[in-house]
Amino acid sequence: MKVSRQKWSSNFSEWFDRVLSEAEIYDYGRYPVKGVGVWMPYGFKIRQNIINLIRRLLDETGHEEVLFPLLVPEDLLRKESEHVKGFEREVFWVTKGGEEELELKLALRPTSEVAITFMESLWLKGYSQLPKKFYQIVSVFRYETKATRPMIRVRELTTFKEAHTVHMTYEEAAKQVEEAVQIYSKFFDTLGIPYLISRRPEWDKFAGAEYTIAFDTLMPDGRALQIGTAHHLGQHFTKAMDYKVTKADNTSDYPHQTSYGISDRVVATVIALHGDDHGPVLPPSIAPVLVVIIPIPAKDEQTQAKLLEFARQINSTLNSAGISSVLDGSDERTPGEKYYYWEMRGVPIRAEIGPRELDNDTVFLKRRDTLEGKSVKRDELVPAIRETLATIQKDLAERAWRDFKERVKRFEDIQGVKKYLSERGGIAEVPWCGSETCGLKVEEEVQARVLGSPLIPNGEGKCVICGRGAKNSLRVAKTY
Ligand SMILES: Nc1ncnc2c1ncn2[C@@H]1O[C@H](COS(=O)(=O)NC(=O)[C@@H](N)CS)[C@@H](O)[C@H]1O
Ligand SMILES: [Zn+2]
Repeated sequence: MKVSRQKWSSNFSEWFDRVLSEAEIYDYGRYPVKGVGVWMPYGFKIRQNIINLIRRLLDETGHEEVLFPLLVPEDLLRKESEHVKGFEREVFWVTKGGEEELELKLALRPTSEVAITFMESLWLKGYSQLPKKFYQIVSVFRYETKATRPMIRVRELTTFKEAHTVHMTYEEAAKQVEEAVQIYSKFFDTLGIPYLISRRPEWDKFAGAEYTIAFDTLMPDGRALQIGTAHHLGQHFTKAMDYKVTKADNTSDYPHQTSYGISDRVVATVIALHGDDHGPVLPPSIAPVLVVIIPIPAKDEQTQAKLLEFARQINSTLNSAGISSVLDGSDERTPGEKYYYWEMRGVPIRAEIGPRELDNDTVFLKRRDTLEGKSVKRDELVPAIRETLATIQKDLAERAWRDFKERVKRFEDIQGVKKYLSERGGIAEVPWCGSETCGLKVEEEVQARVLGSPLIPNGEGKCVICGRGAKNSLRVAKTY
């Protein structure tokens, strides 16, 4: 098949769908249930590396991994009224067991606050057992009625990392939310994903939370995507479930909680944000294959055999140095077709080995992100590759942050916002008096979503709606 370099269609979702299927990452839309996808082997490895990253960050900060039942009984789910109101329309219910109607409906967990708080009330009775930080990485289910999209808006969130913590005081829980923000910042920084951290507005926080801090990024189509959230839950769930802990002075009180979550969306952004018209460009921090070795065929049999032997040695040198590499020695594809095949899989470095390399005892390295190439002497290969991988990792993050920052713009008037968001997309920041009416008015005027306000208030300027002095700024964007 003639290899043609596809121009990255201006239509991001077309590019994304094509990459997921052509790179055999995720099969979406063919399994006969709406809003679910199948992780294929290569995509599963990418997802696994991302999971291991967040697992490491949580384990090294005193979180303990657990695993809770998928089914949540209706009466338990209904305990926290705001929470159940928030999820009422999104819950999948199991109503039958075999031929029998269940007298108590069971929900497929949309998230696990009530399930975990219920067991905490049996496990953690005294203040000396606190604080506790649990997390699990599971599937959760949400009957999304808005347009579903691969990984971005699915009805089965297969990569849902939810952390749940318990504390004696409000302040301690607030500190935990800050730790969660630090952990997520490190996580996204390691993936080279840029983000804006905002406190969600009162009218759009997690159902049952005191407040919500969210991480938003921008997808190539200029729409914002919420990629992580941390919630201070106060005593909402512990009061709703009458869960008290005895304190040092023998009185008892309802503990304070937090929860923070990320999902399959993280995988989507890693693939989408560093991509180009040849496909994804995976950051070395989570790429399943870091180097692909491609032999360039020689004319005569003898040189060809020597060349393959050389390639095999290079492959084992890299793998024994802990650099995951693959030798594509297959002969059903020309080198050009192999280039396309592995670029579509976002492999950070390609190592070409032809007759010239054989003669000079060198390897030709080509970067996936900049397409720059250089010859490296065989005995300097491992340090050269390590250094190139580190440079690619840094450059990917810098490029993504630069693109992101230039799309977050401040406006002093609502017309400017309207124009900006309808033309290019991006995130607009405007001065705001702090009133909900003006906040909702902004959403209505520009037909976009308020993401919230910076954690450190910025009180410059005049409210774009009522003209009063600003108390803080509001960020607005078209969102997924
Ligand atoms: N339908 C969906 N498909 C993919 N990801 C989703 C979907 N709904 C939410 N998410 C992601 O899941 C994250 C956590 O979800 S949440 O509702 O905001 N928060 C919780 O469920 C809390 N219990 C923290 S674990 C969100 O920040 C968002 O990135
Ligand atoms: Zn106002």
